[in-house]
Amino acid sequence: QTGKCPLSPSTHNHQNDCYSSRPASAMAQSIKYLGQEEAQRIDEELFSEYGFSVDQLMELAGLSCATAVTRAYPLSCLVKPKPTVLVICGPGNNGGDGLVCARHLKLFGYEPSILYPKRPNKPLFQGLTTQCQKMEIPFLTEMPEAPVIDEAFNLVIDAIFGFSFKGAVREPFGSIIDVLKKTTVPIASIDIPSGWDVEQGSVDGLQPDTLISLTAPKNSATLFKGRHHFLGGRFVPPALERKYQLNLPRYPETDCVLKL
Ligand SMILES: NC(=O)C1=CN([C@@H]2O[C@H](COP(=O)(O)OP(=O)(O)OC[C@H]3O[C@@H](n4cnc5c(N)ncnc54)[C@H](OP(=O)(O)O)[C@@H]3O)[C@@H](O)[C@H]2O)[C@@H](O)CC1
Ligand SMILES: [K+]
Repeated sequence: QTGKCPLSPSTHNHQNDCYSSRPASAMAQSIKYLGQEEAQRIDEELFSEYGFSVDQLMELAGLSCATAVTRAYPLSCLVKPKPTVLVICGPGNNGGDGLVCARHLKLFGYEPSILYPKRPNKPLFQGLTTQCQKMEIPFLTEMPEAPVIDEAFNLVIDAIFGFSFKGAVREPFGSIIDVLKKTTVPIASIDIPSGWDVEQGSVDGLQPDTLISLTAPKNSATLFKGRHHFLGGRFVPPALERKYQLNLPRYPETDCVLKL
């Protein structure tokens, strides 16, 4: 990349990172971490009581994720000749967030490629897929091996599973996550590191560099050891925030993400 990286090399310790951290407000310390059922209840209430559609919230969630990626891995700091990003999408709404994220990343100047091995037969996901195809984002037909990923991509977006994940990982996602564990490029996980129990995490699971918690972090986020934890999904109505005592930190100005 030709642009100037905002931080000098001596001030950061990772080849692909130059995020200048912005302290979150003091309120962030008391932000609530959610259990699986509570996360699902809030999600459900946003649709049933507050009248949102999935498409609306997914668009905002995916935009938050793409924005967080630009903060943690700015174009000017990428080490590969092309600003390539591998986006791996799962079969539920977390995968939908990944498709939206990929589309926005393309608009932001990145070169995403998508792996989307299990596609739900629903108009929402078909539309999101068409949008990405029309934006000339390539869809890979199979998961590359770890050395190929390390060679070809600057980072991986993990949009495989979110807060509805349960039990042991079923194929083809078990093999995909195993490959991801062997890669050395940074991984940015959307909402939850895929394969982690939503509440308990996973001792031998993925160790992403970035976690983008949507609405509010889930309990397993307390075990996140990467460098960047963002909050995104700035769509929670104040009454809902009060009801669930989320204690969300204030987003700066018009930002759609906040570094926790
Ligand atoms: N309010 C918010 O914050 C908003 C949240 N949003 C996003 O939605 C996400 C939650 O989405 P979600 O409920 O669709 O579920 P998600 O986690 O993507 O996965 C379900 C899929 O995974 C599958 N599956 C499950 N376990 C499995 C296993 N062991 N091994 C293999 N497969 C397994 C399961 O398959 P099934 O068991 O049903 O056959 C199903 O197909 C949330 O994290 C956030 O990213 C935004 O889009 C909008 C606003
Ligand atoms: K994920």
